[in-house]
Amino acid sequence: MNDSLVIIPTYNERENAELIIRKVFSLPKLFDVLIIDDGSPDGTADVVRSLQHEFQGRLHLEERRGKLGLGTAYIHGFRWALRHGYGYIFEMDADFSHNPDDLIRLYEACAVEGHDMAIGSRYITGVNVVNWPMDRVLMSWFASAYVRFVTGMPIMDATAGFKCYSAAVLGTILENKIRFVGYAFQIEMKWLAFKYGFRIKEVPIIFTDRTRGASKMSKGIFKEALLGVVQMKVDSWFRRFPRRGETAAAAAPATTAATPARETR
Ligand SMILES: Nc1nc2c(ncn2[C@@H]2O[C@H](COP(=O)(O)OP(=O)(O)O[C@H]3O[C@H](CO)[C@@H](O)[C@H](O)[C@@H]3O)[C@@H](O)[C@H]2O)c(=O)[nH]1
Repeated sequence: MNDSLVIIPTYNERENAELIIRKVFSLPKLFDVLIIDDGSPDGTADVVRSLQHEFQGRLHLEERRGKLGLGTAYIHGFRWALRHGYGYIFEMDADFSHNPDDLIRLYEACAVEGHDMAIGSRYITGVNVVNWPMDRVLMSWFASAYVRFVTGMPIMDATAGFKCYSAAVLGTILENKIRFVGYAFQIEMKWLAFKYGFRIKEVPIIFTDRTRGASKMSKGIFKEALLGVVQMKVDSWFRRFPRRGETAAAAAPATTAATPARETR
């Protein structure tokens, strides 16, 4: 077993599954892989199963009965990772919009530089998105600006889905009930890490739209985020977050003071 686990949620990713798995296993650093498949009708899980013998002990598959949402898929994967003792846990899409080579940069930001969470960020150095339609780029960029405005959290890519967490961050965050089931869960995870005072780094990446399969983005996902972010902020007024390294009993009152965007701690 390696110290690092890459969690890849899949829904109808048959065309990408084998390619992305082989790519991760070809990297110079060793990563294990956990696929969380939501009963993909295209048989994605069959593809993964057919590779498990070749990558015995390194390629894991968790299957759920239906499409239950990106957020809950990751939560399922995080709990699995913590039970199995991984030190660094990654989120990555199956479709190569996140370049697997960047896993190593995210790992180094945490394991070498000592950050608690590293975010593969499209907006920390301009707008680094390739081949997305303009309306999708604008929606994504304004979504991050909206989150910064409502919450005061100084993160340029609030909806980013390419991340490395230390096990300590996940252990702490998952003591909370995660409210979002869709992509907005990405915002909530960063928000909680920020409120607990974990050290967050945005690592610049280039996000390239998929060439195989289709996005699962929907209006429902958008709506969940729109009001949910306000609710998330309001809820935080009524609770106290222990700071990183403190026990709940010794906790000082929470602060929302903004810190520089590149490294929030
Ligand atoms: N298990 C599971 N996987 C899912 C589900 N919905 C989506 N996925 C998987 O989650 C990954 C991302 O889904 P896409 O549909 O490819 O996302 P996108 O539109 O390219 O969205 C990207 O941008 C979002 C907004 O910035 C990001 O929040 C998101 O993570 C992603 O990077 C893919 O591997 C996809 O198969 C689900 O309900 N269940």
